[in-house]
Amino acid sequence: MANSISPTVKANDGDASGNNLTTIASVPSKHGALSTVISLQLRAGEEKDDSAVPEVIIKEDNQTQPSIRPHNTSDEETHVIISTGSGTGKAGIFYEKAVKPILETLWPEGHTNFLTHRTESATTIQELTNDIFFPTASAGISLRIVLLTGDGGVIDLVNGLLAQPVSPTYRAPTVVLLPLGTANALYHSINVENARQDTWGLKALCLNPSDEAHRRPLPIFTASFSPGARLLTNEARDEEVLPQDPKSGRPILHGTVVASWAMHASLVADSDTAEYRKFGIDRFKMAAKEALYPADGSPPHPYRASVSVLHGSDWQPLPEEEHMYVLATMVSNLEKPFCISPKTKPLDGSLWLVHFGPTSGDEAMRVMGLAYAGGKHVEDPMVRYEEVDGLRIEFHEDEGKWRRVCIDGKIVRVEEGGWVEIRKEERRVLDVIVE
Ligand SMILES: Nc1ncnc2c1ncn2[C@@H]1O[C@H](COP(=O)(O)OP(=O)(O)OP(=O)(O)O)[C@@H](O)[C@H]1O
Repeated sequence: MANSISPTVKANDGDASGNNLTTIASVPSKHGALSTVISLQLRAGEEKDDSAVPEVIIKEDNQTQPSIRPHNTSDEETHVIISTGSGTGKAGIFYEKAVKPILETLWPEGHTNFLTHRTESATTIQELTNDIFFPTASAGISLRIVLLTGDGGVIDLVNGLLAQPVSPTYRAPTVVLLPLGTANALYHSINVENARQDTWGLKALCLNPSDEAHRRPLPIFTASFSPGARLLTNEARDEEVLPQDPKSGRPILHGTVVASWAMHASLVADSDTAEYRKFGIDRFKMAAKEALYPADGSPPHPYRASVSVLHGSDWQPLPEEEHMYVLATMVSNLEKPFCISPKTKPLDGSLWLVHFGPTSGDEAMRVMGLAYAGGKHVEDPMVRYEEVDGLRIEFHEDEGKWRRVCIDGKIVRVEEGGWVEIRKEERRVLDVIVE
């Protein structure tokens, strides 16, 4: 009930110097003017630079009617998570320069009760979820979590919330996604239709989380593995046991973005090092080149497995026993310009398979390059693109590096002769605030 009127947005006003100005909200002024207007400004020339953080401009205004009327206190218990290890490490600055002034303007008194957490390790979000978020949501308390992370923050939250049996009083927390990771697939896929006026999720921050019109359930899938599967951590130097499904006892991991094996999983795994991370989003392309053009001049590896897809309750085997690209996704865009599944609509809960068999490095580059042209790869005769209800891979590889599976950026190595099965998850654990 905090905000009673939907915001009106004057997008991309621009000013005399060519700077790009987007108004995201206006609230009743506390200083005698008609309203206080919150805008984002990108300097001229920075619109196409995804790493350029917009400046938040807060101004008194006598011409603009308030678009929202926040209560003095927020009705939700609000937590802000600043993931210091995400992307190129901008979450802290983004919080200070953009998020904090907006929260102070919207809730001049209430914001002092908001709890801010800075990640100190790769397990901080899991610990917060176990210790605070799950018990609070289970008690039926409204919870808003503002995430300054990449996709990894969401997967940690989802896995933590699904780790324990849900109580009848469970109330799905709402999450505000602020894209501070590298690829930010979920954020870009949710906002694919308003990409021209990118607000870094700050418009969603101003919306009322208890207004059903602005919250959507987050679609989730579950990956179940054969017993020897292990999560690779610390640049694959360590391995960890996965959480277990309480019913089947199988290792499981939940995701919201992508489950993949073969070329996609290998390049995500190979590029997840501190050295590669310095290159931001380019790390994926760099690792792809290394995988597709091995130094000894040999062709790219043909990945061996039996792959089946689920339609309704029928598993249908694919005819090929060798593969290059095997990927199931619940989002349209794996990066802002990389449209992996053009038929996926934001948060529609569909799961799509993208598949092709062994080919040369040049052909693989050509086909995946078409994904940067609005998803045209799915029209290529080489590519199998179909909606599925599940995906199962039974691995026939001797070497562990060819048995690496990617679940939303996390890497799981399956044992020799092992398997992975992906299915849509029905439970509603988290809602996303959408603009
Ligand atoms: N202080 C920290 N020390 C160690 N690890 C951290 C710390 N803060 C965050 N991490 C870890 O860094 C990773 C960041 O993942 P996240 O997905 O948020 O960003 P990203 O990988 O850059 O973006 P994307 O997944 O969108 O490409 C997570 O695994 C998280 O647990």
